[in-house]
Amino acid sequence: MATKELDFSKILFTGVKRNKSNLNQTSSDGTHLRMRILPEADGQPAKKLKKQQIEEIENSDENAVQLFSSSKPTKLEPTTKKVQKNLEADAKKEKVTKIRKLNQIFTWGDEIADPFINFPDLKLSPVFLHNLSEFQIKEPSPIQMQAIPLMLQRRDILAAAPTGSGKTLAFILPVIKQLLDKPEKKLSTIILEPTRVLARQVFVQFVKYCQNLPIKYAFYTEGEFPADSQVIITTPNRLISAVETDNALIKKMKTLEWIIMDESDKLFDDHESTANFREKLGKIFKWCDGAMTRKAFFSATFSHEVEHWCKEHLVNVAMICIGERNTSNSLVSQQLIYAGSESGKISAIRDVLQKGFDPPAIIFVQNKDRAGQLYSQLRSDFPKLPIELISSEITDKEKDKILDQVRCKKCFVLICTELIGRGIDLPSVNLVINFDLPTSIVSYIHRVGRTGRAGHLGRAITYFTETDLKYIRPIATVIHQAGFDVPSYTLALDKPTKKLKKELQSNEIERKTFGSVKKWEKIKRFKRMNEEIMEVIKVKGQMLADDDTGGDIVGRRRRQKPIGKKKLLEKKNETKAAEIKPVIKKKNVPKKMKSIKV
Ligand SMILES: Nc1ncnc2c1ncn2[C@@H]1O[C@H](COP(=O)(O)OP(=O)(O)OP(=O)(O)O)[C@@H](O)[C@H]1O
Repeated sequence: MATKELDFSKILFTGVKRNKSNLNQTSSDGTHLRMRILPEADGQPAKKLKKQQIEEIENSDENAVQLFSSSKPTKLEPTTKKVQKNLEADAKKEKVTKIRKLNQIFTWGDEIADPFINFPDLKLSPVFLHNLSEFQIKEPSPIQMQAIPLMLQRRDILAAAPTGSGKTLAFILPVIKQLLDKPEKKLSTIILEPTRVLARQVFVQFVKYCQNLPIKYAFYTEGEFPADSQVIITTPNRLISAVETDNALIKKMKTLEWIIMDESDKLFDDHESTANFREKLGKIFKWCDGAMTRKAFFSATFSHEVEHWCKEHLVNVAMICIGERNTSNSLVSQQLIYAGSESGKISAIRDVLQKGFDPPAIIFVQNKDRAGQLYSQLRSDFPKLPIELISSEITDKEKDKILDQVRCKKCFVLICTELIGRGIDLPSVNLVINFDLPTSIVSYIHRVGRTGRAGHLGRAITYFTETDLKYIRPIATVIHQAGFDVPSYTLALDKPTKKLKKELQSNEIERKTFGSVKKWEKIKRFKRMNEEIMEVIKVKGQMLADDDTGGDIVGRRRRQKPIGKKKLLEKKNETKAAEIKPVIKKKNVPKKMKSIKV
């Protein structure tokens, strides 16, 4: 038992190192990480159970989630019943093991519930089932097969599954089911997302799946806290400020059924941009310490930080890992290309766009200034191409509008920063381009995971220059481990030292600008007038809220420089609080700027 547990925890927390044999096995058919696979589908039919055996299994535990779809019980003689029961228990165990193996479901913990196979097995209400099928949710993905029964067991859970594999529904469904089965008027669940954009996205999922269901849910950003809702989706920052303004809310937090952390490793992140974030989480957990409150953590990537925290603080935690931990989505074909210099990257991107691509595509850059520069550059290179830009300085309303345009393929190219590197579900995206090298493996996995979602195929191109050589090896290794070719020398380069990695997290890689700064400044002025851009005003010692930036912190170095007495005085006069405010010049504001000529 001890060895078994050791193996599982190794898989969960250190991942399975790929060797030549298992590399081929996974890369040639990545679909098994996404779609449910049953033994029959593997070409090896499961040992057929006798009808009676099946019936016995089905009736062995009325309340448990059933592994097999319904059939009626038959009465058996007591002695035969015992023998049958053992037989069936063995058969069931064998089947569960096989299903887990085929779907790469690794679990760890005591008394892990069996995975389920069909949504009707969960005894969902017909309306709920109908809502699911209306949005093409016909069969569960592996993470849903295992996480849902565990959450229905009402226990703390730590779940890791690849990007785009349906983690959101894995935690939404049990919450909805439990509220339908046992309607409660009180606040029952809080879902925390690292950014406002993601919180809105999860809220939209509730809108979809809760049609005609008596569930009260809310997306909270500011204003009055919707404490009469059963489910609230928000960010840690917003929750804290709500509770700190109204201490009476603490009482409501004590009786929560669930506190769910999506993208949980991001919430535990301790980068400069998220300083004090864990402290804030600590605060939230202190409020949510009711005996009935269960905690769930979901993410595509997990750090040891999260693991340690969970082991220390969670009760009887069940852990799940789908596939290999911290690996990139093998449904996405991945390329690593040496572009030489910044101008080399521009030429390469022009080439990709000129040769034709299947839109929409997402291009990631390292900060908002570079996003702006690339935006103005590509707009002048391809004036007819619908190109948009999302960074922390774009207003919330505009961000939502642009994301919707990408979803319905009205926007062909989206240039963005780390702000939407995680969690954003844009199923139509076919191509991800890392114009600037991601600063970590985790960032790479999430960025690339914006394509190849829900079982679809995708493509990702990552460019690097001479400047990136000292950081490239970990990214090259991840791509190689996913089964794709990389320039062989990238795997032989020195690994970046811990110090270098840390430096990379707190300081951006210094890169040359690419000659269109002025154009971008001009566009920005128009966008500001059009209320599409807000200005980030930073007052000494205060950081932007991470839920607004998603780590898209710009010009850290620049901000650390003293800004001079005169300028400081000007800034102080401009604002009293360090807030993100839309800067709209009231004078001479044209009604709406429809197009911008550059
Ligand atoms: N069982 C299912 N069948 C078909 N599609 C599904 C199923 N479950 C989820 N999806 C769809 O898959 C897409 C990705 O789901 P989701 O956003 O939950 O992924 P995720 O695992 O949270 O990814 P990320 O790690 O990037 O946040 C969504 O468009 C969702 O509607």
